[in-house]
Amino acid sequence: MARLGVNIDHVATIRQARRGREPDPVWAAAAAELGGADVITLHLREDRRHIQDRDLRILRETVQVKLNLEMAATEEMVAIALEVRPDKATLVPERREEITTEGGLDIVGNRTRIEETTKQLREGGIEVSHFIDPVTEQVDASRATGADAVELHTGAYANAIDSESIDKEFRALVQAANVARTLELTLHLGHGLNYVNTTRVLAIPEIDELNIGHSIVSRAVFVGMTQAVREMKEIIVRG
Ligand SMILES: CC(=O)[C@@H](O)[C@H](O)COP(=O)(O)O
Ligand SMILES: NCC(=O)COP(=O)(O)O
Repeated sequence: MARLGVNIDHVATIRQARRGREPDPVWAAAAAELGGADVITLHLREDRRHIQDRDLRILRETVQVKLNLEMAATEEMVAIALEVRPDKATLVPERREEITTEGGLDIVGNRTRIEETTKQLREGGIEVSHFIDPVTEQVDASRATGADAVELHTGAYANAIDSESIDKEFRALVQAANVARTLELTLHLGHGLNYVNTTRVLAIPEIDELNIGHSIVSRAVFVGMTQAVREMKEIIVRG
């Protein structure tokens, strides 16, 4: 059964709306764990639009499950990761102007930098995942640059409107997952998954982890974080 990584970024988005102290992502992580989160995921962006350095440092001390740091492949973020030592690091692309992560990391076009970053993190005892589009060439390049895992970007599938497009994007995920499995990469999926579109994704064999954030935080606004996570876990358990 797939593990559930709960991304708490957007708890911090609400806090940053007033640049205040609440809601605290540290509280959110504990509540998510009480609901059954297997991993706590957070994205320390270069522009610090939501998660702050303080959040990461405290969460390293308080999180009882695995801690997954999403980060750009930059010297600044590598230094922070090697100091804080999350259990996992997921290399993601960043563009200041983006509203949210738009596409996967282009491993093929940035092999040297990604390989070096991946090596540095792994030598620091951190498991490395690459957040990539569900494209065979990117999966191959992730394996070739030393990744332990790939996280297939499910945004195109999640944002598809008509059934034909949804089916097309789903097939791309299935194909990329098959390549990842053949290359013995640990398989994660994430971005835009919610309480409606997750069930179909679970039909993909041997998914190790789903990373879900915005939808869980959105539901938590109404039912609380523990209950929102519990409801997503129930979906995963039902399969
Ligand atoms: C990589 C990914 O899809 C998300 O986990 C990422 O965190 C999105 O960035 P925002 O959280 O800033 O939307
Ligand atoms: N890497 C995907 C993630 O952590 C959560 O993405 P989203 O559910 O907030 O879109």
